[in-house]
Amino acid sequence: MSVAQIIDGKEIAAKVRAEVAAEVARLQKEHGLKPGLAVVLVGEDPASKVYVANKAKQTVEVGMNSWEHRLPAETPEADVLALVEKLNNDPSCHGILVQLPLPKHINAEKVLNLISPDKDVDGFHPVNVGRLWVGERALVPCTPTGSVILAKSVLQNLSGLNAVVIGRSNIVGKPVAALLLRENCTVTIAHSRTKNIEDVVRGADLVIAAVGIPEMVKGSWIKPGATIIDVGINRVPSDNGKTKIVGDVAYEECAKVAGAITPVPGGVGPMTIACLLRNSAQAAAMQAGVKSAFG
Ligand SMILES: Nc1nc2c(c(=O)[nH]1)N[C@@H](CN(C=O)c1ccc(C(=O)N[C@@H](CCC(=O)O)C(=O)O)cc1)CN2
Repeated sequence: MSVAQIIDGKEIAAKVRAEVAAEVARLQKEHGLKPGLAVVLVGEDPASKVYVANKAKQTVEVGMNSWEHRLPAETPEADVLALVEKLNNDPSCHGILVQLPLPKHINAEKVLNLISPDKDVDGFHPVNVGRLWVGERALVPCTPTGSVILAKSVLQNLSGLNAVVIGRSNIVGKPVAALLLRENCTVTIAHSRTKNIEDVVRGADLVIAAVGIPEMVKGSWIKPGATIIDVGINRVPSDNGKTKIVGDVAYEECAKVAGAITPVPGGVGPMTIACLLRNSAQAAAMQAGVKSAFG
């Protein structure tokens, strides 16, 4: 019985952060430019609070300016929009991230679409979505970028591979499909209406699972030797009465068939913040009109 190589997202994220730190030092030395990232959190979602705190800490660690805007859950939509507008007009702030999910009374699309495309370090603005699909220089969503970096860490060249993306969200499924197409993969997007999804996945050399259903992808769906990137972060009850985090992939059984697999936690998750820092350095360089190490 073969056992898959485990793709260590923590280790690879640390390498990306080191590259960002080097790029930030270069921008400062050669152009007197210090990139800055503002993160906006509305409400008290416990997981979001941890993610935002980690973002701020890691932003400072790579040498960038960091601003945290924590607003109460009942903040009116107009106040959030006014804050985004203020950050759009602040030249020292090169990246703006509004943490999701937002409270229900706030229209997330309206808020995200107000962020200046050049400061949209999440890559969610329709202008960046369009730029990605037509192959122009864009700010690209962080989790998809991180997923492709992890796939390339074991496969090097993705050209010609059959890639199956499970999930069609705007945040992961669609952008990761665009990135894989750019890498010359043959890309299939499978979703809740896909017929015989097991057979579709069985044809994949590379599986990206981003569906949000705990352990949906089974070992019998996997082509022997395939690479699996598990984007899911699902909290489920554990035996000790608490909760634990599992991915969209049934890890133990898939690891017996796959060639390489990301764990959850410790796979794609850490790459999300590392790629956010990368995008922030890229945004600063783009706004200053100077060369960027990251596209
Ligand atoms: N504006 C955005 N909001 C959200 C995004 C995003 O990319 N932009 N993604 C997620 C949350 N997120 C970052 O914001 C994020 C999620 C998970 C991790 C991570 O490192 N996960 C760990 C496990 C953490 C845990 O124990 O809870 C792992 O997988 O190892 C980092 C960032 C939704 N909102």
